[in-house]
Amino acid sequence: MRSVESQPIELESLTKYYGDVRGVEDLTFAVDRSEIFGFLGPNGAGKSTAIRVLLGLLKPTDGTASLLGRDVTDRAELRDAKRRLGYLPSDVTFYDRVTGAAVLDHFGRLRGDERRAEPLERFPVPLDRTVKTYSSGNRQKLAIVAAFMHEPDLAIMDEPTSGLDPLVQNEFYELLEERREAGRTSFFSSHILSEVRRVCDRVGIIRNGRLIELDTVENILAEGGTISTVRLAEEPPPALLEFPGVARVDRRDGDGRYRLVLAREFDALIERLSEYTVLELEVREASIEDVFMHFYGGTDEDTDSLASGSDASP
Ligand SMILES: Nc1ncnc2c1ncn2[C@@H]1O[C@H](COP(=O)(O)OP(=O)(O)OP(=O)(O)O)[C@@H](O)[C@H]1O
Repeated sequence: MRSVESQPIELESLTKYYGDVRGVEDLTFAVDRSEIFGFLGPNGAGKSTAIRVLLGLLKPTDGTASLLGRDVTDRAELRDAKRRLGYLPSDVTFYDRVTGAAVLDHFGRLRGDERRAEPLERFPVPLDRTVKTYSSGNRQKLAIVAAFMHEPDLAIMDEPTSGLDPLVQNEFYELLEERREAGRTSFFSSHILSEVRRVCDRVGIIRNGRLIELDTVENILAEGGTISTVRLAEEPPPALLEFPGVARVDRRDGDGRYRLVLAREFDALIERLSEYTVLELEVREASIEDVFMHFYGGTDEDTDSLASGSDASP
């Protein structure tokens, strides 16, 4: 067992192979106390694998993983950590034939804690009906109540808002923000970039099992620059619109507009555009989708060069 200063989640060179199939490879990062940490990556990137290793459900092939300072491969330490852990799986399955109340009784007994009134007020479910009759949203809400009713120091969640309506999603984000205020840590995987933008302090992005980005949402967005969309009477080849400060230029198929990703240096843009007849011009901040698509698209070679570079930022 490590010292009390250990971070709530620590992964060191974590590698997990399923036979020859790579789950995650050489994953090293740590999540700070009271942080809301988003774990992102395309389908099959290895998010669930990392989460399942953290929960002790899979044995690492190599490297180490700890929760709340406890080694997850040591049964006694893992049991100890789990008392202060809330877990929300991606595929919520309960015994269907019991009522919601019975499910919460079960989890309450497991953790020796029954503080369910407050979470149930926020995420109400029909407690006296059997879980079989629940909608998928109600199942998810029941899972949230079960995961949070013992006010865990650390919550690990696999796509926690899937199936929730927007109001309930909002309630969930507020719960995470209150947990941060109280010094509790939240770690979750997500494909929903708007929620990452709204609640996450930092994100880690994995692809092909490797970490390719680790930074604050603010920094990642700041590096994303601005997006200019422009329509020109002359329709020049996109390469003619490139100048220092432009990260990329694309010409859209449908309407012939050009899309430029550029740093916030508008004089150069205006100078270049002055050579043409500008029919339309829009300049906006890069959205989180603009910025993050960079990490999702492209080829595996792109990813490998990103991962091996000294600076993995875009
Ligand atoms: N039980 C398993 N046996 C063999 N290969 C597996 C197993 N589970 C996952 N994999 C493989 O490991 C890799 C990582 O999968 P993982 O489910 O961890 O990705 P993910 O990031 O959670 O994806 P998603 O966003 O689709 O949930 C994939 O290539 C997947 O096919």
